[in-house]
Amino acid sequence: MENEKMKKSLWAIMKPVNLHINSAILLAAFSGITSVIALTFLAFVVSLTVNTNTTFLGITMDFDTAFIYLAVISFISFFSRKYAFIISHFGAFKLEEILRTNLSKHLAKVPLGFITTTGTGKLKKVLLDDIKNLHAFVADTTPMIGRSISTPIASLILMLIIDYRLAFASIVVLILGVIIMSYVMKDSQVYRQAYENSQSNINKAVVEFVQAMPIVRTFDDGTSSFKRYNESLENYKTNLKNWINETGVAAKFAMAILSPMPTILAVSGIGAYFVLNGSLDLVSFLAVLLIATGMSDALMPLMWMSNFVKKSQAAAYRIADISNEEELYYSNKVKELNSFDIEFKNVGFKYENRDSNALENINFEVKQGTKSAIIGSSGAGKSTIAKLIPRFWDVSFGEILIDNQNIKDIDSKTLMNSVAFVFQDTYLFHDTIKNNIKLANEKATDEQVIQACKAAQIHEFIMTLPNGYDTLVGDKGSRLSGGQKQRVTIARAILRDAQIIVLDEATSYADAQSEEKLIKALANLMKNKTVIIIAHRLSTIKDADQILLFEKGRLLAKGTHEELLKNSFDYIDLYTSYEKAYNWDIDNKGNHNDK
Ligand SMILES: Nc1ncnc2c1ncn2[C@@H]1O[C@H](COP(=O)(O)OP(=O)(O)OP(=O)(O)O)[C@@H](O)[C@H]1O
Repeated sequence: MENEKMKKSLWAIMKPVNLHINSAILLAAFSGITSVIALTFLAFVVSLTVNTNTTFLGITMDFDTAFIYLAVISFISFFSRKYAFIISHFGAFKLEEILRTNLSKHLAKVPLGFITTTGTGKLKKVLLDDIKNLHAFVADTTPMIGRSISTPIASLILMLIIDYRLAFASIVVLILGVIIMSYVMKDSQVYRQAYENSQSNINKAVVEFVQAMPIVRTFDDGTSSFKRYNESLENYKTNLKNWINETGVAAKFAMAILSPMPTILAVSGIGAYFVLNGSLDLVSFLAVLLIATGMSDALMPLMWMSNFVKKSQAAAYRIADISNEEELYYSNKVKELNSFDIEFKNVGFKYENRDSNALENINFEVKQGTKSAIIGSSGAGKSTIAKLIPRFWDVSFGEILIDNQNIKDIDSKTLMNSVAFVFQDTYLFHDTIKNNIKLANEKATDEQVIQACKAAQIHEFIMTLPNGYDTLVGDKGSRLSGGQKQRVTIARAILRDAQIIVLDEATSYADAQSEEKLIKALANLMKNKTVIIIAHRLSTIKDADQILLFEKGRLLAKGTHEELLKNSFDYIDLYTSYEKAYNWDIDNKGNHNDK
């Protein structure tokens, strides 16, 4: 079933370049047929040098004419083969371009949650390696397919016409060769599979090792964390050794059997006998010998082609897997929002890979210009609520409304411009600080960028950098501290000036001084906006116009601090634990600024 799907994926993905592929296969097949005919003429020409009165298949020809035929047909065969490859290479480039463009466009439209869950490593592998694999398949393999099929068939037909006895002899040798080869190669298939699996594991282990390095190195000097990588490397070495040992002998043996040599031996031995007893003329003998040699030669690529086809099928399957991810649907009915009231109406949500719902029957409203604090224990569903607003995922049940419009009906640009999403996992491009901030608004002037940075409490720091705003931030912002990156992201959001701010207040990087800056930056970001904040600070919770208390995907209570203190035991419990943590924080930091 899986195999069937893989096959379908390969041909479906290559559909846009079907014309190239079919033309390449046909031209290569034609070149295969003409090369067999050329070999026949070669036999004719050679015989004419010995005996000028040679007649072959009832045809009489002088040497010059036969030679001209040989030259012209060889020429046609050579050029049709060459053009088959040119066409297949054009097709391969076209396919690569189409796939990259379509996949990139598609990725821009699938839910962002799909991208974060799939992981950039896997997406990168598909976009780069798998597409490259398909390129190689179309460019090199498709002409081979045409030639490897047409040459043996044409050879066989011609040999049967020339002398059926020799035709049978060479077929018997070939069939024996294929049977012995498949028997010998039987085990190597298992070793090859093991080798490929361990190769894929090693790739995963390397990526994991490098990505996890900053965290892993905080646990030890790298020795134990290196173990997983080392294990997969050892595994890879063992499998590679096994495969080479096994296939080394088997493949050489198989190649020897399928090489032209056994056919030449059989055909020349039997043919010589027929020539001596007068039942075969020299030109026919020579022609069959040449054709049979060419036939086994043409079969050789089929040996490795099946591996190549399987690899390409797997690549196509992974590409199809991503292409099949449903795109977010935007009806684009609503181009403009007049108010920024938000409403969750009977919202339920289930992650695809989970059995239970992450959110169940959630109902609340956030009025324009107010601040709602989301609180709850870990796994309560706070981030999920936040991510549903900019449509990282779409709700499974119910609807989310902004300005009384279902967010699915709001034009994507309008929604993006209306909602700024500020979370911990900040992404900075390997570019200047200025360009990283201007990502929020390409048209912003330098002055606007500076104002946003001042409001985000990061301007002073930027001015201490060697090139100020033109300093490169390093790969993924590696030259900035966590708190600085966070404030750059806030500057970005301030510059965007969206009316709705969805943010996670978490301050995992903050020391007392940078926390103070962060609080100021967030206050500036939230000024006069409609805010939904995953709150971690007591002051934020107390100051919120509305507190939304979540537990296990349900909204347990909503109201102001005072209201909830009066009528929600769950809130009192949680609030008490927050207060304890807060007092602990003050004891430990001594200079806490929270109110
Ligand atoms: N991408 C995902 N795929 C599958 N399940 C997920 C995914 N993200 C979150 N979940 C699950 O959904 C539930 C709610 O998670 P969510 O991240 O919204 O909780 P949270 O309240 O924000 O927790 P925390 O405070 O620890 O960040 C949890 O059970 C979590 O395991």
